[in-house]
Amino acid sequence: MLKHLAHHLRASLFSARCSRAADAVAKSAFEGSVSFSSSTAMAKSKFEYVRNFETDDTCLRNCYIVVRLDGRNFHRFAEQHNFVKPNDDRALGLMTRSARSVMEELEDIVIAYGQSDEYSFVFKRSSNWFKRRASKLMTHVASQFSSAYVFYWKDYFGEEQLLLYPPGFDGRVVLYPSNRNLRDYLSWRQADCHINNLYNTVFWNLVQKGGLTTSEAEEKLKGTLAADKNEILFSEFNINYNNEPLIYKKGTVLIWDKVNETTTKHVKLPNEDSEKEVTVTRTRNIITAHHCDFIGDEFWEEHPNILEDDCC
Ligand SMILES: Nc1nc2c(ncn2[C@@H]2O[C@H](COP(=O)(O)OP(=O)(O)OP(=O)(O)O)[C@@H](O)[C@H]2O)c(=O)[nH]1
Ligand SMILES: [Mg+2]
Ligand SMILES: [Mg+2]
Repeated sequence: MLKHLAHHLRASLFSARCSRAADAVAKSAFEGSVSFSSSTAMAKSKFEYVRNFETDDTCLRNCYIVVRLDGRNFHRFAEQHNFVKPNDDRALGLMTRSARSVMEELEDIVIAYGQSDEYSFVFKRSSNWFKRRASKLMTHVASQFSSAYVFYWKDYFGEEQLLLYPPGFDGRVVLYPSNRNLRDYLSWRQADCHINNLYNTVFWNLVQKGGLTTSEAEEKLKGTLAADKNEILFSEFNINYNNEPLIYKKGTVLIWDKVNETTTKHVKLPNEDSEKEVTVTRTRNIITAHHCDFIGDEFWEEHPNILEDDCC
């Protein structure tokens, strides 16, 4: 007992000495700053100079800022969480729910596009959000998306499929200076969705229905063109690829749409006892999901407000 008390006393004395020493260091650091600061920078500490080590990552003006996220090692994540092959509606739904959360919480995203384990977010070219600092934009998108993915997991996977470990998403920022470049970027991602989906659809039909091993299916598909894959699907499995769900073939586009909302209100008029019913129409911005082609012009002609003029 006595030994324990002595130990405790020694520890308290030691911590008191340490905290006095820390105070002294802080005091001298602050005083040090006073000796070389100008009168306007009196409050700055001598450590302030470390700010100068930060690099400028401001995104070039007039460019669209694209942040693309991609799931980290989702091949494994999909296996461990029993995703349906090749397309799991729950997983696709959860990705899009998380992307909606990003658009709702962050400013200036005009369009988002998602497929598989990735989502691209396009900030309007005139955006000045976070002074266009790439790291701020990218990390806000990535962290909002990741936390939403975990937060909404149960809404899509229910209680029976538990989230076994925290998923992560990498992010990158790419700038596109013209509408053509931005459209080509999005077309590239949509073409990627189509190519992968056609391959995966044939591959998993060969394995699950055709009884091939994964390496046999891989071998069979080596060097085949899109027409060959369509033919295998049709002749061997009676599947017309054209009739496959659009969400798998085209991915998901999120955009802002204006909708008119009409509500009925009861108002009491001055100098009158009775209430009157009035209809109030308000315009609201909502996020809508589309599973359509946007490689052609039609989508862009139908939604002329997404892109801003090139001449700026
Ligand atoms: N079964 C199934 N798997 C999916 C689905 N969506 C995505 N995946 C898996 O996620 C992978 C995504 O591919 P990548 O992003 O290229 O690869 P990754 O394994 O995530 O690796 P890194 O991105 O490099 O970390 C696919 O290859 C699939 O294995 C789905 O709906 N169903
Ligand atoms: Mg990935
Ligand atoms: Mg991917």
